[in-house]
Amino acid sequence: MTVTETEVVLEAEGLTKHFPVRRRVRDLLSREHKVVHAVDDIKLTLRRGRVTALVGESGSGKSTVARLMAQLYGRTAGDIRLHGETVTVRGGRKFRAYARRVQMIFQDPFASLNPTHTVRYHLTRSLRIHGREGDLEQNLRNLLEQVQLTPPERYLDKFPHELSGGQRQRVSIARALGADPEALLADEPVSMLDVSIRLGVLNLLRDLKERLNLAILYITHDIASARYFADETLVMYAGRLVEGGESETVTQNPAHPYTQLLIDSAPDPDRLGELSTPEDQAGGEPPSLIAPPTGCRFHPRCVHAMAKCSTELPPRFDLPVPGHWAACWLYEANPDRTEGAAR
Ligand SMILES: Nc1ncnc2c1ncn2[C@@H]1O[C@H](COP(=O)(O)OP(=O)(O)OP(=O)(O)O)[C@@H](O)[C@H]1O
Repeated sequence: MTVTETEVVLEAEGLTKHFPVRRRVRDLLSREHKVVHAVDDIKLTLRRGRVTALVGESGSGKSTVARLMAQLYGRTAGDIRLHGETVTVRGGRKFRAYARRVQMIFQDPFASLNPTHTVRYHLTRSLRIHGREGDLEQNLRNLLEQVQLTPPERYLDKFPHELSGGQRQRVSIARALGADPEALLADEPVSMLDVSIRLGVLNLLRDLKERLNLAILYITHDIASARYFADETLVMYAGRLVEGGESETVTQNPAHPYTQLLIDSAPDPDRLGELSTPEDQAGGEPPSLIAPPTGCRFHPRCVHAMAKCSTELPPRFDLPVPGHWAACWLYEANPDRTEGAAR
């Protein structure tokens, strides 16, 4: 199935988030208001039954994108559309209505579950908030079965500290499913888990995507896992998207020099259990987002940088494989360069 074939659930266009920098006393008289350019002009589309990976190193703005899409942060500019309708919510009833359809899963399942409450409490609360209590006992069982915590009775009255990291993340996923959402925003859902259980949780998410026809945003610093798990992959660098397309194409035939750097420094995808840490990845330093480089933000680290790269922001250039694009001046005149020529 190609990128364009299934129904669009959630999309962002021109999505931008600048965080104000707290001013020091000596700056108070200055007129300058510094900001962190965390996310700039992001365009992404989540479709039913598809996983879209957002890949980039630490600090590139991935979590901020997820929080914007979840409406946990207000945006500086841009549009977020749910089934084509612009949505802007800040708390209250509107937020609940949105959260019923778009749920987020966080990186640290220990921090996101309240240690003083049982699994039963967490899941009951989710079902109640979203008006899906119905036959409560049956629904609780169904949720645990959906995340393969069986038999459910063994888990319902456990506290978070009585569960393994993988089981806790499954409970977090079950809690998200309590809303019966259409989209899941998963922010590094396996990076805090033991390597031996990461694949199991990714396989569960894939299974849920297929059975419940969910649209999933999968945020990760690990491009090898994106190839394994995601249908589409978007690569983010210093707050901007630099490449996108079907995961197989982006990971097997990367066009942007930054994607190539990520892949060259990633572990072998066949050894998914050994996912690297963000610190292991990519040579050189990411730039300051308070004063990001002009032109292409990657140019100070890029071995192919040309004069124009430091002054002009590259637009998206379409590449030979349908749906594959790169925001890189190397492809301005010659999209066929993807055949390894930029390496
Ligand atoms: N609330 C905030 N106030 C100010 N700056 C912020 C805030 N949240 C994030 N930032 C900055 O925005 C940039 C992007 O951060 P973000 O957490 O989105 O990146 P990330 O790619 O998810 O990184 P990681 O993988 O380490 O979580 C960083 O420079 C970060 O310091």
